Amino acid sequence: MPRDHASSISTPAQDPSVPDNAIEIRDVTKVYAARHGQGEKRALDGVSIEIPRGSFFGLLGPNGAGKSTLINIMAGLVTKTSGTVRIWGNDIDTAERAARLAIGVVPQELNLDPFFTPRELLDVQAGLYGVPKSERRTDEILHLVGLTDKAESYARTLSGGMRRRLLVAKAMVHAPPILVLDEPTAGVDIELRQQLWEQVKLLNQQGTTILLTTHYLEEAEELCDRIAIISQGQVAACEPKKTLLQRLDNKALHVTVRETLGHLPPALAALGAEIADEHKLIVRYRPSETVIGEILEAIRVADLSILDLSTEEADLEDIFLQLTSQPDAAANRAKA
Ligand SMILES: Nc1ncnc2c1ncn2[C@@H]1O[C@H](COP(=O)(O)OP(=O)(O)OP(=O)(O)O)[C@@H](O)[C@H]1O
Repeated sequence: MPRDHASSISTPAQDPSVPDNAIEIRDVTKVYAARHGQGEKRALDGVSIEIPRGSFFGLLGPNGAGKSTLINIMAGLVTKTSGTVRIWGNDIDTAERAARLAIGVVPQELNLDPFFTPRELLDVQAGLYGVPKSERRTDEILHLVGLTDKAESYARTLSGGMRRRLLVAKAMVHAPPILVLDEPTAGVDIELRQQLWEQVKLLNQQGTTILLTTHYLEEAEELCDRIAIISQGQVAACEPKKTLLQRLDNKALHVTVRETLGHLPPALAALGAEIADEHKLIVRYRPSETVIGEILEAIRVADLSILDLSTEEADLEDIFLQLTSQPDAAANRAKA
């Protein structure tokens, strides 16, 4: 099986058995049994997500939204209550082994045996997945994650960032076509985060489908081409990042003027402008309804001279807050 996956990574388009969707999640529900005096918990409630092959997919949501539950179901670590999950075309209920071989999970915790070297750790992992010695790509993987120099050092001597990269390497030994990264950069400093992302981007460019959960929205915005936002166990949005960013039809025009702004000229008030300080106006507008020329014309009519001008667009954080801060996630789903 790992052999098939390795070849499919390099030439997916030529293999008719390669699915269009790397992962298909249909109507998945997870209800945790009651424990410690607490009632049962519906962690996932009818979740359906398709992750196209080759995508760099972001799974976002506030704490407790159900992200880890979903990832653990895919990885075979948590049993779903209902619904279906197919990993690389393999149903996790009826083709469990094939499904597991198709996915590599980089866990949140830095759980590495401190007295093993990276090379030993990768060998043990390859053994667990039954990868024959002749097919092991230990050196190639160590190189890919930038740990060739540290191949023989004990894991306990590695920095936090190197350990993270070693976990990525561990998840790759059986050459899975799908790599899942669960909060991989939590607590990792910016420079090391960048290094890790360079490696993961490269893997994606080479054909590996990446599923990432992260709390860093700017990371998801920079890296992911598709994004799902889950909130209270339901999908609040699932679409290409571009579409998601366009969803907020909001822009703000910041204008600095030479004159001192005592009151708001009527033409600008009609456009919803606000005075930010005595020389600055902010006009929030919907690009689908108002063209920027109308605002500039209103400024001209008001006899104001523009010294500086900038626009601000909605980013993922705005959308995320909008979709997850409302109490009823179903209302958001209806909008999606
Ligand atoms: N074993 C369990 N038993 C009962 N409830 C659980 C269990 N595991 C998770 N939950 C609950 O299910 C909900 C979803 O948890 P989950 O860990 O999947 O969320 P998450 O989105 O991954 O959050 P975080 O970002 O904090 O990791 C939470 O309310 C959590 O308390």
